[in-house]
Amino acid sequence: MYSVRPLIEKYINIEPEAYLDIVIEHSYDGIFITDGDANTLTINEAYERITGLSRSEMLNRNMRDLVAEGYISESGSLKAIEAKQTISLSQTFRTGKKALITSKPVMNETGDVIVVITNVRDITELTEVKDRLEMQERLAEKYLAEADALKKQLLDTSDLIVEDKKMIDVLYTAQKVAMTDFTVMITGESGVGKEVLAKFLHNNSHRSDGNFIKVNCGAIPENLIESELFGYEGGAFTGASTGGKPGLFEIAHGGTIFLDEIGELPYNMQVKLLRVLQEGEFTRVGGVLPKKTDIRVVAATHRNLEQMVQSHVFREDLYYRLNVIPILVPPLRERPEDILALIRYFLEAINTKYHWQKRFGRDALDAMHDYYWPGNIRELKNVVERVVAMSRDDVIACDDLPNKIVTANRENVMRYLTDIVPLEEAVIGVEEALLSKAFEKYGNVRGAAKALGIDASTFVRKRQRIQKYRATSEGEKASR
Ligand SMILES: Nc1ncnc2c1ncn2[C@@H]1O[C@H](COP(=O)(O)OP(=O)(O)OP(=O)(O)O)[C@@H](O)[C@H]1O
Repeated sequence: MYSVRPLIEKYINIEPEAYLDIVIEHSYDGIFITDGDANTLTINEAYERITGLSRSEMLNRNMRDLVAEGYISESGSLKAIEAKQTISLSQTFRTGKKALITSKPVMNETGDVIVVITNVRDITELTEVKDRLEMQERLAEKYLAEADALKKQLLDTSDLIVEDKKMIDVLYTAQKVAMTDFTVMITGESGVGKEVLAKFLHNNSHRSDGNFIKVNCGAIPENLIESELFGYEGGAFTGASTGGKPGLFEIAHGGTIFLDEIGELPYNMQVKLLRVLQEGEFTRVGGVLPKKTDIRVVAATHRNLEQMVQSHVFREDLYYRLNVIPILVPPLRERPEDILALIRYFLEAINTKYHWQKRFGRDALDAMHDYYWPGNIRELKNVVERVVAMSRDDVIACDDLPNKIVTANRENVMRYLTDIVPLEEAVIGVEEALLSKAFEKYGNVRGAAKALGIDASTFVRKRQRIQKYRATSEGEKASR
């Protein structure tokens, strides 16, 4: 047998027996040793900590008695002695801790068990993590099933086309809050479907029999906005009708009011809107008595309201009042599954209307799928309608598509090689093209990253960097 004695004598100035005690006593796992007849010989500190059983209770006792007296439910040592082989079992102790017990018998030359060494490993934390993981998996399964059911229901009952997981998530949230009266703030680029989502909220609410009133806050002239929203009393101003007129908040009573482009609401009107939200009442222009209104408010904007709050063009109190349930509708380019489904949907609608049988060829479909769609669904719908109407053949080819769609990706990458463009833009552009090509081909980050010779976290980091870069340069363009 291997002996540690020479090394102990060489390196440590203690007796080998003391060395053994130190090792046993300070082992992180519990150690428990019996003789061949299951009489307890040694217990370390970790064993006491894990099991809650003290040396005074356990030492110099026989395991059979300890089991009979209920100190422990079963004994690994006894089993190991009986089977003459290593036994593993899991046990929960009075401390509430769960442990993995491994009892190993040590035999002499004649095959008799002389001692049994038992290791006791605390697996409470491990078990908890495993339980948590299992619970998360069960939740994920439940969520997927609900999302599927939701999708089915949606496809059956509305004109909303939703295939992409990102958008299913959005609808899932929307459906959950639809039945409440919480104010919802929908954000997202222009043409992504914010209004469609607001209607979805209304149609799925208990207010669906009431009115859905859309107000485009950016389209009403500033001097008319108050009377449009809150109405006016007869003779309130020159030209006002004598009987007065109800405003949109009055008409929306019992229903939903959709405040589109809320970021365009003039500052002085913001405080009046805040009053409606806080107190559920408003006063007509020229009126004295406040009127109560029971409405659900859904607001939308493509602008960065937080930034507007910081630069004091949008009231902070109103922002928080509106932003109770924020829902971000992702741009079309981040919902690749939706692109194809929407193309099919818009195409089908025209084919049905005109009894045509047109369809997109593979290359044309690829080009549409790869395009950046800055105008989102509105632009996509427009392009499909135009292209289908204009194409001479039943199969729509790349030649039938607007030039910008066919050449956008290729031209951009070529431009980086032929023109002098800022290096950062060129690097981002080429990386973007490669990342999206690889992702499309492999359908997941891991596969795409592997094909590009980078690891998955680098892939994700690069993609985030590209998105940030695009968002910043879009923002700069918009503010120019
Ligand atoms: N999921 C969808 N399925 C089918 N059509 C959709 C979907 N989302 C949007 N659309 C259509 O796309 C067009 C633009 O949608 P919508 O007006 O809701 O966008 P928006 O984000 O409110 O735009 P804006 O910011 O300009 O107000 C509409 O014609 C709408 O019907």
